[in-house]
Amino acid sequence: MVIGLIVSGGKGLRMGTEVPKQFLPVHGVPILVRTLMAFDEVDSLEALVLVLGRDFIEYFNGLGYTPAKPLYIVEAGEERFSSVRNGLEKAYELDPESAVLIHDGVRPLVSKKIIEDGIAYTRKYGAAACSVALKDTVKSVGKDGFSTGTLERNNYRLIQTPQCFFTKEILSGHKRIQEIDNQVTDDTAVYEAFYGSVYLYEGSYENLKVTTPEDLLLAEAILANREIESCK
Ligand SMILES: Nc1ccn([C@@H]2O[C@H](COP(=O)(O)OP(=O)(O)OP(=O)(O)O)[C@@H](O)[C@H]2O)c(=O)n1
Ligand SMILES: C[C@](O)(CO)[C@H](O)COP(=O)(O)O
Repeated sequence: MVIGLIVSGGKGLRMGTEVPKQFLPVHGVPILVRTLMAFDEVDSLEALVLVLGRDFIEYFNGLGYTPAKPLYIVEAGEERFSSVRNGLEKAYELDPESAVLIHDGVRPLVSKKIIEDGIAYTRKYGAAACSVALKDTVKSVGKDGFSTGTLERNNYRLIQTPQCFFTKEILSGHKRIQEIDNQVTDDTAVYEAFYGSVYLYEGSYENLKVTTPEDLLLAEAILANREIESCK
């Protein structure tokens, strides 16, 4: 079984809106609904696990969106890390042999190809995450704000989601990593700590994470452009 795990239990503090950003409309449809619709379109995914803050489960149900695939709602934790862990427990309960695609609920522009590639590369390499090349120069910086050097940017990638694994491995990693490191910002770091490298395949600059207000403007523009292109 292949399961999509959508984490959407954050508070959206950097966006600063009253309603958490995952529920804001982008081009007329709530961000989280767009994300779920993208996953619902992928035939080889058999179930969706959605992680939501306890206070927003009813709110989500009130949106009136029901995917065609079975959807299991799980309560969020305080941090993204614990929300993922709660979702992984559910995925393992559904099928201990499953593969899981962990995705931010606030990356609504993810394409079908990116999701399908994640599944294919996980089957081939055991773990995969989509990524993009850096466009700007990258510098290290000291506490005083002065630069301390320039990094070779071709040696780096920006990591997006989905990040894809076999559920039992990444769940076991999650259980063990808290003992050694609670600074992890994503699940590839959990995998690397115990199992080795993750295959980094091509994502897309359009697969942006809606984090701050200008990301919303960009997402609006991309969707408006997609609409124009589809009418041509
Ligand atoms: N306790 C948390 C925190 C985050 N997330 C999810 O993880 C994804 C990426 O997190 P981020 O963009 O940091 O979202 P927020 O935590 O909501 O934002 P902020 O840090 O600005 O408060 C989002 O889909 C968010 O809903 C989650 O499921 N549970
Ligand atoms: C998982 C992630 O989206 C990969 O780029 C990112 O690390 C999430 O970071 P955040 O600080 O929780 O938004």
